[in-house]
Amino acid sequence: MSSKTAQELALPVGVTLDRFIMLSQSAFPYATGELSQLLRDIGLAGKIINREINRAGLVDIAGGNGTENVQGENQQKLDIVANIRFIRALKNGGEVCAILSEEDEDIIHTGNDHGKYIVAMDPLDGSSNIDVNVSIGTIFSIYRRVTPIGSAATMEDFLQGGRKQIAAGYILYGSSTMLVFSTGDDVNGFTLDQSLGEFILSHKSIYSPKNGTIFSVNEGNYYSYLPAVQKYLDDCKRKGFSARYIGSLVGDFHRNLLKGGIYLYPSTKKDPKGKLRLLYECYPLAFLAEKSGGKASDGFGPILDIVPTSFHQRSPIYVGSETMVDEVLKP
Ligand SMILES: O=P(O)(O)OC[C@H]1O[C@](O)(COP(=O)(O)O)[C@@H](O)[C@@H]1O
Ligand SMILES: [Mg+2]
Ligand SMILES: [Mg+2]
Repeated sequence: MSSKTAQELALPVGVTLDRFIMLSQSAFPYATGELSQLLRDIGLAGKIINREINRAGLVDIAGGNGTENVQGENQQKLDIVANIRFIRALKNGGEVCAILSEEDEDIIHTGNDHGKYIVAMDPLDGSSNIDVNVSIGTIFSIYRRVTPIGSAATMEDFLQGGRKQIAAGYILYGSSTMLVFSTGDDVNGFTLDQSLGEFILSHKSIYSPKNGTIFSVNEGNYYSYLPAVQKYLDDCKRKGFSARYIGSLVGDFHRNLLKGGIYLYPSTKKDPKGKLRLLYECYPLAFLAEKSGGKASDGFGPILDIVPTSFHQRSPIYVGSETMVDEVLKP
């Protein structure tokens, strides 16, 4: 959308998401407004899911749903609710022709075949934390479709590769609710003012510290990590770094983005290809990491350079402050 950063556009902290989108778009003469509308639709979906999460314990949407998703994971009721709400908001918005979701095996065609965009999403990230009131999130990745407008989207649209993302972001449902995204330039964060029901620019042009002293990893898997990863973790401890891991990728990523740090989900004996999903977890966060001065690797090269082959493929991931990612990759 905009070829200018929030800084260059002199967009003040405190501006609403709507106004931010409008002003950013005005800096790009050829913008036609569809991506702007799509970002608004995502903001709306975020508010709706935020409301559902806040009252989950009061109404019967806490706990397991008794169903499994394509990954063989037990779906939580809120996984389903978030999935339905997000799909509905994108359908009603009219800009998205198709969606790929962690909770559905195949492409969801929205019926908006004239929509220019496709979205890959993790409707509810950090499912193991849903019922225990720990931060959870939603992750999204946006592409321009490559198949003809008016036709049904196909696999080709979703397997374009991470560098073809035109926007990506997440919504963090934590002590406050935040929407953080980039449309290719800088990364900006908006905090939901619950009383106004508005996302307000609170974190402008976020830049990830080059180095950090926080490492986020499931230490419970320590003995099933490769020796090089074990050595890296031992070094972090010898250096007195802080171990911080809440088990919600969005929450761990967000902390490290602001404070400096690294999140690792390496391959394990149980998940030799890694646990996290390339299209709707690794790619979008790698996009944000790179746009904010950080790095994201699968241990062999940049996450964004991985050529995708299937919708729900997994990848090891090392993401965060540049120096820390370089350190873990050192031979
Ligand atoms: O329990 P583990 O193995 O440490 O895995 C935790 C990781 O898995 C996830 O929960 C996977 O995401 P979902 O909750 O969307 O399936 C991440 O948010 C988190 O970082
Ligand atoms: Mg997830
Ligand atoms: Mg999920």
